[in-house]
Amino acid sequence: MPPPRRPLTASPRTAGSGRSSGRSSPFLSDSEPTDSPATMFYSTSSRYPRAEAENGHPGTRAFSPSFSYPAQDPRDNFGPTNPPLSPAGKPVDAQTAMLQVIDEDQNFSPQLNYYMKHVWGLTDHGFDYNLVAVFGSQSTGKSTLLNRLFGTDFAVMDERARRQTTKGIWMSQSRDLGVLIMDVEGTDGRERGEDQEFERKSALFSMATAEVLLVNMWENMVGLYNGANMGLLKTVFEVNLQLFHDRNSRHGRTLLLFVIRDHVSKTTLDNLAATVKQDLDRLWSELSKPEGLEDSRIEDFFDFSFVSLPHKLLQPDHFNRQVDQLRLRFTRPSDPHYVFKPQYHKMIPADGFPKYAETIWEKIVSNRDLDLPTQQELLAQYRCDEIAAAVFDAFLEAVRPLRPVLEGGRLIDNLGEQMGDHRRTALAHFDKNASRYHHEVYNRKRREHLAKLNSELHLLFLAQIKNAGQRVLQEFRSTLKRQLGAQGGNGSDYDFGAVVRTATRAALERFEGEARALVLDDTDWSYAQEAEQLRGELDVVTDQLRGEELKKVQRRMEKTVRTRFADTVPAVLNDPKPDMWGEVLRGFFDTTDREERHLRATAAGLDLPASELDELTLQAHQLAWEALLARVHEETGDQMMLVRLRTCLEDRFRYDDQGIPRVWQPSDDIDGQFGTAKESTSQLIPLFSRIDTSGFEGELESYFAPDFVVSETLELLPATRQRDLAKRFQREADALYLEAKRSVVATTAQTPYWIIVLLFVLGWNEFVTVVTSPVYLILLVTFGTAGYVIHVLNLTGPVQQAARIVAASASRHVHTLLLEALNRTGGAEANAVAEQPTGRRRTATTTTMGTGNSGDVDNAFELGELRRKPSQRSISSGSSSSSRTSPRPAEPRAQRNTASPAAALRGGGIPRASSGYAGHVDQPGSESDAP
Ligand SMILES: Nc1nc2c(ncn2[C@@H]2O[C@H](COP(=O)(O)OP(=O)(O)OP(=O)(O)O)[C@@H](O)[C@H]2O)c(=O)[nH]1
Repeated sequence: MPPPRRPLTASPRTAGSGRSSGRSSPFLSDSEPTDSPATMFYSTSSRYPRAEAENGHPGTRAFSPSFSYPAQDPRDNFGPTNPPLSPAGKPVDAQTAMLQVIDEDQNFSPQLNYYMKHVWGLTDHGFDYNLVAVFGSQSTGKSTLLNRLFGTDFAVMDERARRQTTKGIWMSQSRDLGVLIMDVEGTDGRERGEDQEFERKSALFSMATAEVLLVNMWENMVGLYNGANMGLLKTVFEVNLQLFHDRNSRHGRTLLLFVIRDHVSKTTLDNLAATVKQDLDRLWSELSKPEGLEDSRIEDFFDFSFVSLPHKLLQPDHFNRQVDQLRLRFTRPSDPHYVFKPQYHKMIPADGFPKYAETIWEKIVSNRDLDLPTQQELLAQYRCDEIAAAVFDAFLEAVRPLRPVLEGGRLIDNLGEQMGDHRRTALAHFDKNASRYHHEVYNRKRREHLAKLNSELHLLFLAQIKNAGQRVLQEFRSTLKRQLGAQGGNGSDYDFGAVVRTATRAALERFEGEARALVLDDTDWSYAQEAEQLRGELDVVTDQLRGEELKKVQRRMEKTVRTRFADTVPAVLNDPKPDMWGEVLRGFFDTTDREERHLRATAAGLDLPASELDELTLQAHQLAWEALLARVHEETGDQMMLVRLRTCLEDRFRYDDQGIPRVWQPSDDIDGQFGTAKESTSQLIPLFSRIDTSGFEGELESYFAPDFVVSETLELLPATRQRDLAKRFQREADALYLEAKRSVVATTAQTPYWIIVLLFVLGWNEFVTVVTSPVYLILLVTFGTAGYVIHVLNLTGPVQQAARIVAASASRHVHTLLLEALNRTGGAEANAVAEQPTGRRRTATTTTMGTGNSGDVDNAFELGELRRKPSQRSISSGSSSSSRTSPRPAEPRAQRNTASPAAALRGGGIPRASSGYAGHVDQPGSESDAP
């Protein structure tokens, strides 16, 4: 977890500079910040007008309130080092640029971080930098030595003024060495007087940060308590014990390099060093040590090194050579006196040094316990959090483009690798900068950082596997459809279960392969739940496809059943028998059972559970039954039933038992035959009115689902429809009856018997004459033969027709001749005839129709029309002939209407003549009806 962020309010000390790090430090001082704004810190009352004028060092420049300091951004650590610019943006010499880290008023410079990063370019150096601090009495040539030794440009005292030059602590970088030099304000200065507070604080600060302490002293001060900086050294030892409690600390040692200046006496350096060392031991022994360190030795914390330099003014060349020799101790690691040994390094990474130094100084100023290990740990936490936050921001920026792709439902190729790369990069950056800090803290923060990265990547992981699941599902659906289609597609000739199992296994393997490739190391990411969800969705798709397959099977079965019923049902119903429905039902069961076997065989390949298969079978039964019902209803429609009844009636009335068409003779019992045929035919209506399931009740009951009440589907013809059908059948039957009667009339046009007897009596003489006369006999034989031939060839009708036409034509011709004769013989009579031609013609016609052959011709035409259109004839002749026949009494008709259809049919009996033509039928022997 990143440290809680402090509100971005500038501290009083940095407010004047117009910048703030904006980040809280867990080891920042919890005391009130010192009231020393930067404007005061960088006061224009600098004491270095020369240096400022000559070198333009920022530390010697007046602070510009308008300066905007770039916010400290750890991400800059990843980028190239900026060119060395002063905070004002002017180029500076990185080696000679100085910074007053702590001013004479004990304020810490907020610009240390900027100098480290942008001027000295050390931020990325990690531990690859060194820090040397120089201690000593005021005006003992410290700055002179540093400038000569490291190429720095610290201010040197003006001999004419002879006053303190170095105030506070200044910092610069050695030329070409990557070493930071701290020029500490000299001790024993008259400006501070007895106030040794700053001396102690600067000693603490130097001990907490520097690897090497240069202790500058004149040779002639060796052996003197005050002159040899013994007071200063006593302070150094005390604060060392305060800072480093662990004598065995790997990085708690410090090198004290004594530089004995103006070594002009004969006393050897060794003797001088021994003297100094004795004084130091004595100092150490007199110190009151903290608990646990009572028996500690000075060597447990310090290493000592001594060097002497000649008089700079008296022996300048020798001085310079010795300084050059001394320089090797700082520049040449192979030098036996090389000073920058690892055990002296305070192990503060360069990028964390500004924060560390600032915090240390704040602790010192506020007189609080300065536990360096704790401070280092806190610094590590702060810096690790800061580094992690910066790295995480960069990481988010890198992975941000991935999100819209995934949110759009698309898949990202090699996302696992990409995520791994992003995570590796982020960890590498974190490791590079944070691994230098306190190891435990670093490891802990690394774990936190890793968890945070993983958490962010997990969102991508989830989105990707969700999209992968959807894609796999789509492909599964299309693959399955394609394979099922390729293998048949009619739901019967392939193993659906095998196809589905193969496709399901492939889909799950693909999903798991995709998901597995996404799982990063060191994560507990799981896709089991998503895999399970996908499995469920695959099952849903499978069920859908299975349902479609089942529908195919059902449709096929339905089609087969319908086709079969379309053949069998009409065949049975068109030959109605008492066991007609039994035959239909047997056909139904046979067909359905056969289809059920096929259905079960197909369903076995669909991996259908037994319960679902049973349910499906019942549905199939119901579908088959409904197909049967549809066919039966179609067959029992009104028109079909009328046709069927008429056909049955015709079969029974017009054909005899051998199936030979009847030719009705007058002697035949037409009425009886008709009544019997109609009676038996009318019995069909109740037979067709309901499907008779006798003998099949139990079988039918178990054949369908319990909620399907088959008995409610059996009725075909409700009572009203039966009555209506009976009426319509009655009319059909009447027409048939009348047609039969007409055929009898046509075949019974013969001479009455009394006429034959009369002709025989009156024509006996003629008969004898003919028989006895050869001529007549020949004529008789001739005409007899012709008549026989006409009879044999059944040409009686045409001959009669021709004879009638000839007779009619002759008659009209005779009439015309007679009228012409009359017109010629009587003018008045003719005029009278001319005045009433219509009436006369009507009279003549009426007379002719009543007595002559022309009336027979008209009747013949009328009969022909009646034969062709019996129904039209019956309907059209009804009104016109009602005057000629007795209408049927209304009461019996009404009674027929209220009776049952069968009774109506039975009660209707033989149709009575209701037309003029029917009147002829009732009196076939009357003369007026004779053809
Ligand atoms: N006798 C002698 N004088 C020196 C030597 N080095 C420098 N000086 C002179 O000593 C004076 C003080 O020199 P600084 O370098 O300013 O001494 P300092 O210790 O830095 O002075 P503060 O910073 O004020 O403490 C100058 O006048 C130097 O010329 C030396 O080796 N021997």
